[in-house]
Amino acid sequence: MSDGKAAVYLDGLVKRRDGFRLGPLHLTLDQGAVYAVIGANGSGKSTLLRICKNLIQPDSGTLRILGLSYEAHDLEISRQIAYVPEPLSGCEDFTLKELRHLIHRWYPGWDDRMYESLVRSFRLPTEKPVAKLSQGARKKAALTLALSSQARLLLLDEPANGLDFNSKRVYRETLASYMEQANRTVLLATNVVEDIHQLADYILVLKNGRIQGPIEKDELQTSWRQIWIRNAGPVSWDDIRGVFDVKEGMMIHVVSMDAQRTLADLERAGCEVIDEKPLPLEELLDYLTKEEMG
Ligand SMILES: Nc1ncnc2c1ncn2[C@@H]1O[C@H](COP(=O)(O)OP(=O)(O)OP(=O)(O)O)[C@@H](O)[C@H]1O
Repeated sequence: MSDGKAAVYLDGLVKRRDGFRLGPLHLTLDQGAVYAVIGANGSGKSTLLRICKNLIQPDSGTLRILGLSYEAHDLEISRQIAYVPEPLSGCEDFTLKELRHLIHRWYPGWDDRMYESLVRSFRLPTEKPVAKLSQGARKKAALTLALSSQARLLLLDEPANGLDFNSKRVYRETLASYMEQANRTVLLATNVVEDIHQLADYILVLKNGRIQGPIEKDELQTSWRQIWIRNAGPVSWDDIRGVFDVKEGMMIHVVSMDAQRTLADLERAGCEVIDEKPLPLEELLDYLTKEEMG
């Protein structure tokens, strides 16, 4: 597998934490897209982001960020990455103004206009120590610093958590405009449907320590459909391709991961299709993070 200049490249990466094993992961994230990492609590989303930021080291495998390895290019990578985890822990004694002063020289593309604009839009106090800010304000301060850095790779861990409605809108609009510039990449760990709906180009599913994807979000919404059928006799579900879930009642409700194939097979099996529709994104994401049938 070649990494070229992938934003993130993982090959055979494994990390064990107590009883949990993440990997082996094989993953190439091209530059220029937003990747949403979804998965149940404890599925390893934060662990994956922390590995990408070199805060924890994998037990084995290869990791490259923008074509570079941490072993040889630690500083260079750090100037290209911004990471928003738990908001500003370790920075409690500093004000936002002081943090800006410490950070802005670090990033070659630092954008002061964006910093000023976000401080205004988020109504952030710049002269109060972080310790005295509310949780939401800390999150907004961390996002302000990350987005103003104009880093080429943003690692955002549950960025919308704790933000009020207005701040969520500001953060999503700013992230969308950040993505308008060439070769920007975002790896976004989230379980917020609206974030995925508005921001994600691709979805990565973490399940049982393994990763599925990247799956194009639009393609996913086309291929996954719910179908209602009436049938003349018993259906052998093993012969129907793409079926993810079946609920039998007055009508049979089928959730398909591959609607085209499922519909063709249902027709061949003599089933009458009453209706078919896309799945609401929230339901689709719920199915994606669940175990499959059989
Ligand atoms: N510091 C740690 N030491 C040991 N194990 C850890 C540590 N942090 C997390 N883990 C374990 O690693 C696994 C993955 O946790 P992680 O926080 O990456 O999941 P997550 O998908 O981000 O979860 P959530 O949605 O709840 O934030 C879990 O089994 C967790 O208990």
